[in-house]
Amino acid sequence: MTAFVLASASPARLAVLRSAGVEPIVRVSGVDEDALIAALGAEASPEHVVTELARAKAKDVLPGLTSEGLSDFVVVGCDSMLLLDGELQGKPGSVEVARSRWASMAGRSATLLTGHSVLRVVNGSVIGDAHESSATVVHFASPEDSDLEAYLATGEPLQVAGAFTLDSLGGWFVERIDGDPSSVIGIGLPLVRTLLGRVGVGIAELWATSGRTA
Ligand SMILES: Nc1nc2c(ncn2[C@H]2C[C@H](O)[C@@H](COP(=O)(O)OP(=O)(O)OP(=O)(O)O)O2)c(=O)[nH]1
Repeated sequence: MTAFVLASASPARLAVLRSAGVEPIVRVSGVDEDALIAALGAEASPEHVVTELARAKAKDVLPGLTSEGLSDFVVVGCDSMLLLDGELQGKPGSVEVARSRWASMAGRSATLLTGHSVLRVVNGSVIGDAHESSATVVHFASPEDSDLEAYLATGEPLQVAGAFTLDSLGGWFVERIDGDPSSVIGIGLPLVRTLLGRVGVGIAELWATSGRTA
């Protein structure tokens, strides 16, 4: 049976996978995202940046897994950033930055890009890999100042790419999206299904390994 390893500290990605019938093994990568972005250079396309970050995360957790004796598994790494006015934005990290992000995006649209990297490992060797990014256009509402300040005060927008969530408090301020909702949250299920297929893994077998009955 093929095991599913999520190379991410993201509780959102874990929740999406669990809701979709997969109980992953979680391993957190130690990738220096800022250093990798700098190394890719200013010419790198936004899609290439998030995909390379995802690939680096998946690759980073490999050595530990093979030493754990796993014989047949897939590793999935992801990276999400918001593309607004041609600039890729990660997590704001502070109320001030999150407030300025909302000043730019309220009432407008932006694209949430999520890079995905899938590695198939059998008996310690990578026998297949597939990488691709997904793009979802997010149409933002214009929150009332009091609501926005209350949202900022919760701390939620500080720790997520683009300073918003679709599936939590931020959902009150998203009018609609064009594209895959799971990709906005952090891991695009239809794209991961396609990438798993490219490395010879069917998604239903992963439900089986997770012991899902209902
Ligand atoms: N719940 C939720 N989380 C979101 C949403 N949009 C973005 N995020 C989260 C998912 C990720 O945890 C985070 C994006 O940051 P990264 O892609 O760098 O992942 P993160 O640093 O969290 O973990 P990782 O680098 O994968 O170990 O923002 C959303 O709509 N809902």
